[in-house]
Amino acid sequence: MQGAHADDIAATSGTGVEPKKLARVLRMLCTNHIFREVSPNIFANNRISSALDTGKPVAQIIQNAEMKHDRTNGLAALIEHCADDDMKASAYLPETLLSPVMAKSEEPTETAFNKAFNTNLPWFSWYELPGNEYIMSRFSMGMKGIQNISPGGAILHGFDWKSLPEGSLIVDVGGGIGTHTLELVRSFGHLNYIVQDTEAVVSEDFVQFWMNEYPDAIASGKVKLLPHDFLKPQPVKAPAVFLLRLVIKNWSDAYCVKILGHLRDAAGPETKLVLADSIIAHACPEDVVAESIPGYTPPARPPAPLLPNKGVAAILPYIVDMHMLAMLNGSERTAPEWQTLLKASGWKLDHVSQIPRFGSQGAKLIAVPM
Ligand SMILES: C[S@@+](CC[C@H](N)C(=O)[O-])C[C@H]1O[C@@H](n2cnc3c(N)ncnc32)[C@H](O)[C@@H]1O
Repeated sequence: MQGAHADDIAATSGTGVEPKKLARVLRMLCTNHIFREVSPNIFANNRISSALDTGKPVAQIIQNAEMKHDRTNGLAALIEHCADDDMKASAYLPETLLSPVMAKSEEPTETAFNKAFNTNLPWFSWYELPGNEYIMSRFSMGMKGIQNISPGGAILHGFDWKSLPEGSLIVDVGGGIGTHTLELVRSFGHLNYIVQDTEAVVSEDFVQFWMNEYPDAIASGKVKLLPHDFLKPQPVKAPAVFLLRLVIKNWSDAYCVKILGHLRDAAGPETKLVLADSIIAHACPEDVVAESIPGYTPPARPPAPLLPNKGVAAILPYIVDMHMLAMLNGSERTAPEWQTLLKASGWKLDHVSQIPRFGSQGAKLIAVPM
């Protein structure tokens, strides 16, 4: 690979970046094996830097910057989102954690994000402000990027969907546009589904997604789309399953008790609560916990001096935990923390299912009404 001189990269980028400063940034990245400096001030892509590539010609991106991540695999969007919104917010964590006003807050409006972006709005509402269209669509594409780098099919395993009787109702609470319900309905067509999310999400795009992917599911009534704010009482009563995937981690304990409490109020005696979410381990041995939660197995302990939770080899949920803290006052949770939270919401943690090949994305917590 020939590479290009920093002067030329700067000139064609259309950004106005000063070439010598750009070369220094690229050199720092090269020093981390992201790009290669093939000869002085001449830089080339390598396998790692290629993840930053949208696959679009530079001229196209300059001409239509708003659409930079449209129809990509979402990986560049994810990296850009993390390096931008996330890192800016994270820089304000010390001031937030030590602030007399915010230190003990559980509100999604009193976070490092709120300090960094000088707003009183929760993170997702702030995205909806005029002028934030690019970063909002970048975030959505970034979520697609996460899906693309995660092993597929995790939602199908860890709960016995197959054995539910014909016509049983699954409610995907905070289900986004329903990508995981789509996976479920394709594999378990004997069940009925409702996908719930906010009015903003359950929009025309949402309907279009289903019309593109599986029009019969909507036409036959097998899948219904229902706007619903899960901080309000749940309108669907006594379904077979309330499913929440990657929802609870967005919220502080006080809000989770409210969300899960509404589901408990709407549950029937046979309703199961299925939480598809991460379970983080302590950085020390956890033998006592393992005995008290059916199905929970702490990570297989690697030999010392490696850490019992596998350290950086299993770092992703710990990074997400910091992200949740900075952006939303949300939290990843350990197995005992899950147990306590469910109990406080009127649910009993029945068992945990972990499937190692899906990593931190593969855990499910199955709870029943107390
Ligand atoms: C991290 S996403 C998870 C989406 C989906 N379950 C998945 O796994 O792809 C959290 C979802 O919660 C939804 N949400 C946030 N606040 C909500 C509320 N008050 N009522 C209903 N949905 C809400 C968001 O719109 C978003 O789709």
